[in-house]
Amino acid sequence: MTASRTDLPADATVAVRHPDAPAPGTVLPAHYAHCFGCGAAERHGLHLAIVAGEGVEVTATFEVTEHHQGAPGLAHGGLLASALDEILGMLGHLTRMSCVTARLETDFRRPVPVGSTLHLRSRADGVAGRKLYASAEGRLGGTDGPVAVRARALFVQVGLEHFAEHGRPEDLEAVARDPRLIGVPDYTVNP
Ligand SMILES: CCCCCCCCCCCCCCCC(=O)SCCNC(=O)CCNC(=O)[C@H](O)C(C)(C)COP(=O)(O)OP(=O)(O)OC[C@H]1O[C@@H](n2cnc3c(N)ncnc32)[C@H](O)[C@@H]1OP(=O)(O)O
Repeated sequence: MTASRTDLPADATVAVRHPDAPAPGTVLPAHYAHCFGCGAAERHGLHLAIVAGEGVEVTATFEVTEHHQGAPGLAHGGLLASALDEILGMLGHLTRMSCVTARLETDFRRPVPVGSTLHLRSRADGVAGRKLYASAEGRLGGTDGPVAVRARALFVQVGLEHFAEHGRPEDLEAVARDPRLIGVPDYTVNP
């Protein structure tokens, strides 16, 4: 079988939880108030409340509503991938790496009906230089329920300049006026 671009490379090391990472059980702050995945200020967002687990692992629950449909009464696959992307990206809170998604591979195993609760979990699988390898799953109805969606991802660590260079100026200016819009510590500057 051909190796996937999200397979752990031979030189990968175990991802380490930062000593200042929030304690297990802590609801992690949104990394950006207008983030579609976790931001409270984003009216149309998923509003995921993501909780730090043990090691480098986080969890969340996602209530699937009529606003998330792709087919009648069923969740849209791209939206489910967004929820997985978000919970994977939040692992950076625990490693203190500010990472962006470079690759996201998603398997859709079961349809997800409107009205269901997806129990999301992600974990870091390893680190190689700037690359963080991680995986996630969403289970229907409970933490032991059947797997409906699963993902493997590669995140790449970036500096603040990534956001400063590429972000829309008016949104960057809003952050400069109100730094509380960003909910992550300054770990890209002071790792
Ligand atoms: C002022 C405001 C502050 C705000 C503070 C907020 C902080 C907290 C933000 C958290 C946010 C999370 C939110 C949820 C997660 C998103 O949704 S993030 C948004 C979606 N993702 C993106 O927009 C990323 C777009 N892509 C890029 O910008 C660039 O391609 C990347 C990913 C930064 C990589 O570019 P690069 O830095 O030039 O690095 P590059 O040398 O190309 O690649 C580095 C390594 O990764 C490998 N690689 C890169 N892409 C791939 C790929 N697709 N497949 C396989 N390998 C790859 C390369 O082969 C290379 O490997 P090595 O040679 O080191 O072995």
